[in-house]
Amino acid sequence: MSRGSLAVSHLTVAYDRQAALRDIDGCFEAGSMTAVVGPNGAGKSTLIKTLVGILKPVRGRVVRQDFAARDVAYLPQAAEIDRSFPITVTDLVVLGAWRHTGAFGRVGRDVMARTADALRAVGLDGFGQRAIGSLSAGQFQRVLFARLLLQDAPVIILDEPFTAIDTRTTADLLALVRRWHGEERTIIAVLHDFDQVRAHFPRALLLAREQVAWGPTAEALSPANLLRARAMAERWDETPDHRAAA
Ligand SMILES: Nc1ncnc2c1ncn2[C@@H]1O[C@H](COP(=O)(O)OP(=O)(O)OP(=O)(O)O)[C@@H](O)[C@H]1O
Repeated sequence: MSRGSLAVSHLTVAYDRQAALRDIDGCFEAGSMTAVVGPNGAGKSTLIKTLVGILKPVRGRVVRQDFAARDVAYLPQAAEIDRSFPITVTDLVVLGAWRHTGAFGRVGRDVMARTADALRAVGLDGFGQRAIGSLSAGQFQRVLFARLLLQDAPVIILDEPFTAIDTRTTADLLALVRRWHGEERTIIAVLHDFDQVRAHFPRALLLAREQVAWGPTAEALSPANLLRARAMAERWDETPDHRAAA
């Protein structure tokens, strides 16, 4: 596959003219697998939302190479997803196929078969008719990964996919992410667990409102870089509105 690089050029993103992220510059190469890490409030979700087009930069830009906006599969943070919507597991997973079926297209036998395969792949065989509101947090995350499988996108962007998820589910879903990497999809994931990042993610982008480091994980997450990121975060904590004017 190996298509779908995302170049980020001198990107500055602000809320109410306060910069949350300043001058980020680099490239998520096609087929690369990158963890986005940094202290709380470092701008990780802000970057992700800008990459997927939810936020517009005040300076700089994101350049998609060899793929369209609809070729991106995006998993938001769990807290941003409304689970009270009364639909079944199957209905939610089928939505992943909208690129192929169209928003109001008929769901054919092929999509139903792929949905069943996807549910099996995430360990939820037999859950198709359950209401999404009745699932545990881990089961719901498995459903969202099944939907990503249906999306079959060259670029996959995950915001804290394993936060508040049990160890077993994390291991299963991480195996899927590694499989996608093996299929040369471009993977970008916000993560908090440094051991997990070091073990599984070849590249890392360390943020602290600015770009502290971006490169091979061992170098990007060197003790010196982590200290620098922490020191930058401590400076924000000392002042109530620490964000600089954009
Ligand atoms: N909708 C918003 N309006 C105003 N400020 C915001 C908004 N969303 C985020 N911010 C601010 O932008 C900064 C970066 O937030 P962001 O959520 O991107 O950080 P993060 O690194 O993802 O944090 P965490 O690890 O806690 O999820 C923070 O100061 C945050 O308070």
